[in-house]
Amino acid sequence: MDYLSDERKKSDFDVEAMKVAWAGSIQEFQLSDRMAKLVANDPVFEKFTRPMLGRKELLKNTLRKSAHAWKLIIDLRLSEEEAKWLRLYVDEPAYTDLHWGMFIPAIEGQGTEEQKKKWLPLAKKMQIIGCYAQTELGHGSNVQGLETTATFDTRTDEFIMHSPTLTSSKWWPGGLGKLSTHAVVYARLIVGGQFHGVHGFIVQLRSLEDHSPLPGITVGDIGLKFGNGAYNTMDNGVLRFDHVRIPRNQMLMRVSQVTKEGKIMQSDVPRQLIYGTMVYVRQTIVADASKALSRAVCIATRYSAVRRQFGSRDGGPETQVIDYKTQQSRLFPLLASAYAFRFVSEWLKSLYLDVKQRLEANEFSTLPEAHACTAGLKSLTTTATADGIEECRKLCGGHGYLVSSGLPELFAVYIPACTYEGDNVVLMLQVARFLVKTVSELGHKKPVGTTAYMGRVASLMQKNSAVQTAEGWLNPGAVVEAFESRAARMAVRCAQELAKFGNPEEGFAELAVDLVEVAVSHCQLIVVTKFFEKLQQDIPGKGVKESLEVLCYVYALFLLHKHQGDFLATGYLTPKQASLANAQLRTLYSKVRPNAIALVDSFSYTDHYLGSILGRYDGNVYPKLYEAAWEDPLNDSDVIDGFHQYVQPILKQRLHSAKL
Ligand SMILES: CCCCCCCCCCCCCCCCCCCC(=O)SCCNC(=O)CCNC(=O)[C@H](O)C(C)(C)COP(=O)(O)OP(=O)(O)OC[C@H]1O[C@@H](n2cnc3c(N)ncnc32)[C@H](O)[C@@H]1OP(=O)(O)O
Ligand SMILES: Cc1cc2nc3c(=O)[nH]c(=O)nc-3n(C[C@H](O)[C@H](O)[C@H](O)COP(=O)(O)OP(=O)(O)OC[C@H]3O[C@@H](n4cnc5c(N)ncnc54)[C@H](O)[C@@H]3O)c2cc1C
Repeated sequence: MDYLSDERKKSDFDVEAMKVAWAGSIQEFQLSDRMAKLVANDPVFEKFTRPMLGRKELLKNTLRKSAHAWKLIIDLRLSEEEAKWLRLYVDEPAYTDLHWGMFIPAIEGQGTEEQKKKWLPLAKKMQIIGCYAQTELGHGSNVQGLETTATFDTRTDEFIMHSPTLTSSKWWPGGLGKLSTHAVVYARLIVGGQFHGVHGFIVQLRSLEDHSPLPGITVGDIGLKFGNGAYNTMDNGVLRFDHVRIPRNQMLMRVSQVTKEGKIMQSDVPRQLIYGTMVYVRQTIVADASKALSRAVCIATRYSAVRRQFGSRDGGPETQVIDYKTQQSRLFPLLASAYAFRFVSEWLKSLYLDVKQRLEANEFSTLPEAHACTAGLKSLTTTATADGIEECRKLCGGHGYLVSSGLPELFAVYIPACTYEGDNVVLMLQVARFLVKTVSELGHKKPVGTTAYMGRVASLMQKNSAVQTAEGWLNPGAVVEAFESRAARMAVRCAQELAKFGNPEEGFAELAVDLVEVAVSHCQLIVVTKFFEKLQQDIPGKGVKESLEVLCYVYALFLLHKHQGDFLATGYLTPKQASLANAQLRTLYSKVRPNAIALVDSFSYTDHYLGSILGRYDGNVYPKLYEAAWEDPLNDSDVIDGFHQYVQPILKQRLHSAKL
């Protein structure tokens, strides 16, 4: 029985076509769909018992799933794209993520041709397992502050890897704790007693025979992390070197080379390329944000249509909680954000692929913008997603707190995304630096790409919003101009404040809070713009484009409402115009309402991937919640272990004293 069938009948767009729009193309949809079903129908990938497992069982279970996934990849000859979808739907962080997601890309991006030829075939056949060992106990954000040393010894043509202090211990790398045989280790290069910056080195950590740590290496897991199950399927590790020697050719030498004689040769490649793997991963994290948020929103939307509270008339049914305006005002902006993040990630991927191609041809001019966009959008989307998952939990009331809702585990596994691959505030400060530089160069350099609007700063500073009615906000030009003006005015105002400081670094530190707000406003502008640009494309299917248009306005006007202080303070909007935007937002929520279930069905998630009783496709929530409670191990017996030992004596004592 489909308890949501009436809801599904209300929608006015073609869901199958929306699934394609969400996936990006029919090919991508079919590929994703095939992998989702493959995983959902395979008992090895069962995940409901995960939160009940102890750490050792949990990790072993992950190893079993990873081995099974690898077997499927080989046996079914899956392409790299198919393998990525498979990994997504298996839905369990594993050491293989860092091997494929960071170790291999680090060698691809920073290795010489010779190094790639030697290491990539071994890694791609998984004959070695690698991780990305950058962060230390004492430093994560400040990469230049890393303390591990790689000292060149001209006599033996080797580097000596060493951990000189406790705080230099590598700390956090995923896959390092128990599984990696190798790592790309980031360390201070020392040649002839001089420090030459931080570089990557391929270091073997464990024996390929018996997996024991090699001499001079101390390695282990850093311990249990937030939440049951969740990220504890990953062996984040600690690593120390005691004068471990590696051959000279294991330094990744695309950026700088060290010769046999101990000379440092700089290539034309900028030093920042050493950070290139992070640019790649940040881009993938933006795509993952839309997946995590859409998953939470799918659960909260379906449950909000099933759940009823208050409002019964003459004994009739109570009101579905999705019909409360307050519920809509919390849920629908998240639904719109999931779509917005999906489309901005699509754009970011194309920007990244373009930069990658240029880098391969030694053309580096677009790297700063790629860095600013990946850093800023990673920060913006992961913050909104982490907050959004928690909001979805609250939108599901008490039942959202049950593990069987799927939301606690999703939250626990997701929140480190705000920290890993760059703390979100630190990353926004990078965007701010980029914007301040752009503003300072306006007189002699035409801004391009996502900062092109800064080239129109004079007019953006003068012109105020012309919107006169609520309908007036349904105009891409009016909305984009509002976001451009806000970002440009905030940037210019900050630049003026910065100019008052004699020392720019001192000014940057003092104004950091305002600078982060500027960076956020710039990143929101990118997301809004890319959503409107997506709508310019041919999007087939009855009502699909129209529904996306509604979501685009919901996303933009929700932000405008939330940050109306900025829009008003910069003088671009009047209070009346801000309140017209809010009135329009209410109308838009009414347009989303009949399509809400169809819009989350369009994510095409299987019940296996959602992992949620509240989010079941058929809406059969209460019987399944009731059934699941009886499956809890506590309900194996009526009288629990420990009762006779610890509780009964107390009860007896009370009975005894009652008699007295
Ligand atoms: C068969 C197939 C199977 C397929 C399976 C597929 C599986 C794939 C799975 C993929 C999923 C991957 C899952 C990942 C899970 C997450 C794991 C998390 C891993 C980590 O966390 S790794 C560690 C990350 N660490 C950080 O992010 C540290 C943050 N800090 C920094 O980035 C920098 O240090 C900082 C803060 C940016 C720099 O500070 P500062 O010291 O001021 O800077 P510098 O002096 O060093 O440089 C300034 C200069 O450089 C520019 N810059 C900075 N960063 C970059 C960059 N990344 N790119 C380009 N340029 C950069 C900066 O703008 C400055 O430029 P100027 O022109 O102003 O000088
Ligand atoms: C689950 C998980 C997996 C990880 N996997 C890996 C991995 O595989 N490989 C790896 O190398 N690392 C990994 N990391 C480490 C991760 O990259 C770092 O934790 C991250 O970069 C943040 O650095 P930090 O811990 O030094 O934070 P800190 O920089 O110490 O942050 C602490 C606080 O200080 C603030 N702060 C720091 N600097 C500034 C500044 N300049 N201005 C203003 N505020 C500032 C931050 O905003 C934050 O509030 C992982 C971390 C986690 C949680």
